[in-house]
Amino acid sequence: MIETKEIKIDGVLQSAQKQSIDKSAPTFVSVTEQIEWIDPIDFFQAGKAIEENRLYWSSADQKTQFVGIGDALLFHDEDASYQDLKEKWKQTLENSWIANPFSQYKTGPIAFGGFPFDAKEKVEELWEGFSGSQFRVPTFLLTSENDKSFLTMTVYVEQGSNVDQLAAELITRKNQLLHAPKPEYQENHTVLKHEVDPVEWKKLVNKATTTIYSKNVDKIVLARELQIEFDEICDIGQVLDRLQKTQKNSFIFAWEKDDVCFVGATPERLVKVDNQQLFSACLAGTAPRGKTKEEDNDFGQQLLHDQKNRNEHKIVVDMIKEAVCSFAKYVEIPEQPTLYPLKNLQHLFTPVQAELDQGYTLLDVVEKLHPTPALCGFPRESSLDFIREFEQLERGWYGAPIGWFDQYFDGEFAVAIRSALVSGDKATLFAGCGVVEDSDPEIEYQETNIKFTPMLQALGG
Ligand SMILES: C=C(O[C@@H]1C=C(C(=O)O)C=C[C@H]1O)C(=O)O
Ligand SMILES: [Mg+2]
Repeated sequence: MIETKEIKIDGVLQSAQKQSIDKSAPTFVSVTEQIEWIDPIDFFQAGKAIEENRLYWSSADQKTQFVGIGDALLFHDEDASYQDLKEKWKQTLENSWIANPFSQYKTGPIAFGGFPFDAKEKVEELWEGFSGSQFRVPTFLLTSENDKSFLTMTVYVEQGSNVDQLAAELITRKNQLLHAPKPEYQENHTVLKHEVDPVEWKKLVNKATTTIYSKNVDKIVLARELQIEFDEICDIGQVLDRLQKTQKNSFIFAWEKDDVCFVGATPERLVKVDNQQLFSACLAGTAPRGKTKEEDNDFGQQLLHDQKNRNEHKIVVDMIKEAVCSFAKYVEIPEQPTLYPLKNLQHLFTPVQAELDQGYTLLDVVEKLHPTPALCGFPRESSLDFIREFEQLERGWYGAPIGWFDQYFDGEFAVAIRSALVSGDKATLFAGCGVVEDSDPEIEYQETNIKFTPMLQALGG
C-alpha cells in the first residue's frame, strides 16, 4: 500500500477561479496526485465506459506509459504549424494553475498528438477526423513509471464556472475510471484482408528507380496499404495489450478520435528532448529475422555489409546529422550503424545525441527533421514531389511525428510507422520502404510485407 494523499480538488479549483477573475481569463488547471498502481491498459479500457477519446503511449524501453482520457484542451491546426502550436502552448501555460508535487515524474500538463505526413495533402474520407495537426491535453492522464502510478486531472476554470459542480463531476469520473471492474479483453478476429494494388505498387517502385537514375534524386520512400475487416468492432485495448507484449524496442501508441483510432508500434524515434539533452535516431535498411540463431546472425551480418541498405541508411544519417547540427554545438554520432532487432525484422540503426542550444525546443527540432529521408527520401523536395504526384494512398498521420511534450517542452516524438487506422470493424495498415537506385520491386514488396506483420498479428490477423 502506498500512502495516497488525495488532493482537495475543490480547493484548487476555487483558487484557480480567483486567478481567472483577477486576470479576466480562463485558468488552465492541472492537478497531480499519486495513486495506487493500476494497469495502464486496464485504465485505457475503463475509458471506454465513460465514452471519451482515449490515447496511449509507451516509451520504447517500456519504462513509461501514458494513458489519456477525455479532452481538456485540443489544439487543432489545419496548417499543422509547429510554431503556432509552440505559441499556443506557451499562452495556455501563462494563465495556469498547476498543483504537482511529483514533477520529477512525467506528470502535470502534457499534450499528446500528431502531425500529418504532408500538411499539403488533401484530407479525404479515410483520415477525415485527423486533418492537420491535433494535440490534446487529456482530462485524466495516467502516468505509469517504474511501477508508480500518477493521475493528472486537467480542466479549465472560468470566472462564471460552478466549481463545486465541476469538482464533483471530476471526482465521479475519476472514481469510475479507477474503480472500474477488471475489463474483459475481446479477441479480435480478422475476416478479410485486401492488399491494395500490389501490381501497380511494384510498377511505382520501377518508376521511382527510373526517376532516381535519371534525375537528381537519391532515395524515394514509397508506402502501400493493406485493408482488413473484423468480425466485430475492433477492441483497441486488446491490440495495445498484444503490441505491448510482443513489440519490444518499440514505441506503442494509440490516439483515438470519436470512434477512429490511429494505433501502432514504431521502432523509430524522431527526437526526444530531456532537459536540453537531445536524442535522435537514424533507422533505415531492413532484413528479416532468422528462424535459428545462426540464420538470424547471418541475416544481420549481411544487412550490415549490404551496399544497397547501407546507402539507404547513410542518406538518413547525413540529413539528421546536418539538421541536428543546426541546433547544437556538439553532436555525437557513431561512424558505423549497428543492428536494431525487432520481433519480425531488423534494421540498421545509428543513434544521435546532442545538447540542444538554449532557445530551441523539441518542436523546433521536430519541424526541422520531419520528414526525414527515412520516410520521404532525399532530397526532400524532389522525393516529396514524386510521392505527391504518384503515390496512390492517403498517408494522413502515417510516417509523421507522433508524441508528447510537457510544460517545459521536454518530451518525445516517434515516427508513426508500423501503424493502422482502425475504424469500427475495419482497419487500414500502412508500410513503406526506401527505394534507391538499385531497388528491386519484388524485394521491396517483400520488405513491406514483413513490416505489416507486427500490426497484422496484433490486430488478430
Ligand atoms: C517506411 C517504413 O519504414 C522505414 C523504411 C525502412 C527501410 O526501407 O529499410 C526502414 C525503417 C523505416 O525508416 C515503414 O515501416 O512503413
Ligand atoms: Mg529498405
